[in-house]
Amino acid sequence: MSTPMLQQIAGLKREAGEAVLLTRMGDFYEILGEDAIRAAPVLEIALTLRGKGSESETPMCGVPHFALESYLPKLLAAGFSAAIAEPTAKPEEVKGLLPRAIKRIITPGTWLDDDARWLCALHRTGPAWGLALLQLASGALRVLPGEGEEALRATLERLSPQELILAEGAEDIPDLEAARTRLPGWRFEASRAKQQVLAFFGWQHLEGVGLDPYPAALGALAALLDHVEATQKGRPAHLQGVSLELGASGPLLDATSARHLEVFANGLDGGRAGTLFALLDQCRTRMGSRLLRAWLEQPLRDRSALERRWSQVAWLTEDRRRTPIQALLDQVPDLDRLLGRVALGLATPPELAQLREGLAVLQKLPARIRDEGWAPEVAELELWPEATPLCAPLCGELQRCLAEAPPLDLEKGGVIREGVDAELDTVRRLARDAKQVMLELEEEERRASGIQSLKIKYNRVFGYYFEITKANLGAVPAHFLRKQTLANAERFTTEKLVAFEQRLLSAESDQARLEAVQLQRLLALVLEHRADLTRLARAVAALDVLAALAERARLSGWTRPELGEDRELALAAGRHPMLESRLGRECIPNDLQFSAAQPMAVVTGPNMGGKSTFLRTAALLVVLAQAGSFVPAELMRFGLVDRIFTRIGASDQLAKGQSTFMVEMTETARILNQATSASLVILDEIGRGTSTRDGLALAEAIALFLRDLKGGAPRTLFATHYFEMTKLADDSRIQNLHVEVQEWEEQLHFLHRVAPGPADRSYGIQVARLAGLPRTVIQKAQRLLAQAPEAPPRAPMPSQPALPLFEVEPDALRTELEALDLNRMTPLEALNWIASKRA
Ligand SMILES: Nc1ncnc2c1ncn2[C@@H]1O[C@H](COP(=O)(O)OP(=O)(O)OP(=O)(O)O)[C@@H](O)[C@H]1O
Repeated sequence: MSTPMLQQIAGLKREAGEAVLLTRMGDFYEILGEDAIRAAPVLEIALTLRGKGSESETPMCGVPHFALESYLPKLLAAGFSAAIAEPTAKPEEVKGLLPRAIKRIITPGTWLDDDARWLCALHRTGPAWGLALLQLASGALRVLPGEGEEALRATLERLSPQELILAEGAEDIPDLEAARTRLPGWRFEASRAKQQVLAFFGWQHLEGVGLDPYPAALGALAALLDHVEATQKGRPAHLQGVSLELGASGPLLDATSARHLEVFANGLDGGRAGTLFALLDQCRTRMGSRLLRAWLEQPLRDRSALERRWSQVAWLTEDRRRTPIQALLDQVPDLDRLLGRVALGLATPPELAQLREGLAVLQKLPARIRDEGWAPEVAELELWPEATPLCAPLCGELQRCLAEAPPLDLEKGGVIREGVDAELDTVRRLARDAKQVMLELEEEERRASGIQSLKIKYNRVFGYYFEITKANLGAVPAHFLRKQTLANAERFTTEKLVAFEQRLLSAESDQARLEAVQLQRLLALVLEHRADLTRLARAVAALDVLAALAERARLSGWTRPELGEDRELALAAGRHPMLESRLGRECIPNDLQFSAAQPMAVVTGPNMGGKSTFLRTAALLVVLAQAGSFVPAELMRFGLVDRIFTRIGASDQLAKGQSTFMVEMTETARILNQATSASLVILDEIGRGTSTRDGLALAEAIALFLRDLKGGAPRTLFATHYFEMTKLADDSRIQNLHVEVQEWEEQLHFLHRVAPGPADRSYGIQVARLAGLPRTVIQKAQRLLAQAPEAPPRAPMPSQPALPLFEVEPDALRTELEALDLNRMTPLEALNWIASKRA
C-alpha cells in the first residue's frame, strides 16, 4: 500500500526520469526506492528501509541537507544526474503532507562548482556539424560550426566537455569521456531551432549572431537551450548572447600539441603543476584565470591587436603602475559566477554582499589607472576602455539596502538594513519589543508564583508555553491554563502569553516576508544590470590577465616580441619557459634563425643533448607571443603563425589500443594534411617506431613533403637520430643544427647548446652507460660497433640506404654463439648469456 508521501515521491520521480531524485525531508535529502539502491554505493552511505516492516516498506538512503554539495560530485562522477525536490510551502502554512516540486536537475554539464565545466550539444547535417557549448556558472555560450569527422573529434577532444547532448539515434563520438544525454531528434530540427533560440533570448532575428549559414550549429544550440530550460526549470537570465567561433579564429594548438607542450596539463600526472598556464597564471581573479586560458587557446592573428596587447603588457611591467591595480583586483570576486547564481535563483544574501564589495572596489579602478598617467597614449591602450560601465547605481543601492554582513538564511531576518522600508522597520520594532515583553512576562510570573525554574519555552507544535516540573505543580497560579501533560512536567499558557505570542509570530513572519520582498527587488536589480555587469567582468578579466603577463615578464626578465616577415622565426637566447623552475637553475639559452628562404632545420645530436627541449622552446615561445605575452628570449622576431603542429614522443593514445608507431603515423598524417606555409611544425624523432630502413625512408619523405608544400615550406624543426637526414641540408631551404656535447675522460658532458651544422656522431652507447646499463653490455656494444661498417655522418640518401646497425648483428652473434663451450656452462649461465644478448 502506498502512503501519500510515497505517492508524492512517485509523481516527482516520473518528472525526474533517469535522474536520481533527492527529496528534502526536514534536515535531510532522502533518496527512495530504486534510486536509493543505485545511489547508496556511489555515495558510500548506508542503505536502510523507510517504514520498515509495514506494507509500504521502501529502500532509502539520505544525506544531510548542508552536505548536499559535497555528495553531488560523487553522483555526477558516476554518470548520474540528480533531481533536487524541495518543499514549496512552509510547515506552518499547510496541514499534513508538505507539497514538493523539483527545483532543478543537476547533470554533469550543469553542475556549478567547477569553473571548467562545459555542457555541449552536437548536431550533424551531412558532413557539416555544429557544437554548442555552455559554461552555466559564468554564462559563457559558444557555438562552433565545422566540417568533417576528424575536425569534430579534435575539437571535442580539445574542449573536453563534461556532458554531451546528442539526438536519439545520432552517431556517438567513441572514446570521448563525457556523460551522454539523448534528446529527441525534433529538438535539433532547424526551423524549430530558430524559434527556440529567438524565444530564449527574446530576439527578433538571428542575423546579429551570424548563425544562418550553420543549420547544424543552430540545431545544437536549440537542443542545448532546451536542456538548460529543462534542468534549470526556466531560462537563466545571465545567458545573454552567443559567440560564434569560426575555424579561422580557431585554436593555435590542437589538443595533442597542447598536451605535448604541457600548456595546460603536465606530462607527469595531467595536473597543473609545471605547466605554461601555471607559470603565467598570476591572475588575481577567477575571471582573469579563465580568460588567460582562452587567450592561450585562441591566440591573436591580427597584427595590430597583437601589438596593442604587447603595449598594454609593457605599460604594466612597471611595478608602480601594476601593483596598486593588482591590489584592487585581489579584492574582486568572480562577477560572472555571482551573476550566474543570481540568474539561476541560487544566490544567497552573503553572495549579494560579495557582489556589492566587488563593485565598490571596482569604482576605484579607473582612477587608479589614471593616477599612473592616463595620458592620451594610455587611453589609446584601452587598458580600461572609457565606456566600461561601473554599475555605480547598482552598487549604491546594494550598499544602501543590504545589511553589512547578511545571514545566509532569510528566515532569521537581518538581511535588509534599517531605514530601507518603513513598514519593515515598524514590524521589526514590534518583534523586538514583543520579545522584551515576553521576557518581562516570564519574570513577572516567576515572581508571582515563586517557582524559580519557571521559563517560557517554544516548540513548533505548541508554540509558546510555561513549563512547570511535577515538583512545582502545587504552586501553579490559578490563571494558568493547562496545555499539555508530560511524564515529568506540565505545560501551561496564559491569556497574556497567547496575546503576545500572536503578536510576536505575526511580526516575525511579516518581517521575513518584507525582507524577502526587498531581497527579490535587489536580485531583480542585479539582473537588470546583467549586460553591464558582463561587460564590466570582461574588462576586469582582461586587465587582470594583462597584469599577470606583465608580472611574469617582470619577474623572469622576459622581453617584448617583434613582428617580422612572413615565415620568419628568429630567436636570440631563447629559453624554455618552464625548464628553469623545474631544474632549479638557469637553462642554456639558444638561437634560431628561420626565414622564408630557409624555414626548416634538421636537429641532430646525442640523446639527452637537449633536442626536444630546443624544439619545444620554439613552439612555446610562439604560443606565448601570440597570446600577447612577453617571451623568455633576448630577441624574438617572427611572422604570425596560423597553427602549431607537434609530433613528440609517446602518447597516451596507447591506452586506447593503438601501437606507438600507429599513433605516430596518425598524428603525422594529420599534420601533413593540415599544415600550411604559415604553420610551425615540430617533429621529434619521426619514424623511430619501426625498422631503421622504413623509419628513415618515411622521415625523409615527410621532410620533403613539407619542404615542397604549396605556398612555401612551413617553419619546421625536425629532430632525428638518423644522420642520413643531415644530407637534406644540401637544399638551401634546410639548415643543419646540432646539440653540442663534450667528451672528457670517457664521460659525456651535455652542453645543451645548439650550434650550426650536423652532429659528428651518435654517442648512444655513452648515454646508455650513463643510464646504468651493465658494463658487459656496454663493452659488447662497443665491440659490435667497431666491427660494423662505420655509420657515416653523411651517408648516402635513402634511395641507397646505409645498412642499419643491427642488421649486421646476427652474424656477430652467430660467431659468438659458435665460440661458446656449452659443455662447460650450467643451464643458468646459458640463460644469463641469452638474457645479456637480448639487452
Ligand atoms: N637548454 C637547456 N638548458 C639546460 N638544461 C637543458 C637544456 N636542454 C635540455 N636540458 C636538460 O637535458 C635533458 C634532456 O633534454 P632533451 O629531452 O631535450 O634531450 P633530447 O636530445 O631530446 O634527448 P632524446 O634524444 O633522448 O629525446 C632535459 O630534461 C633537461 O634537463
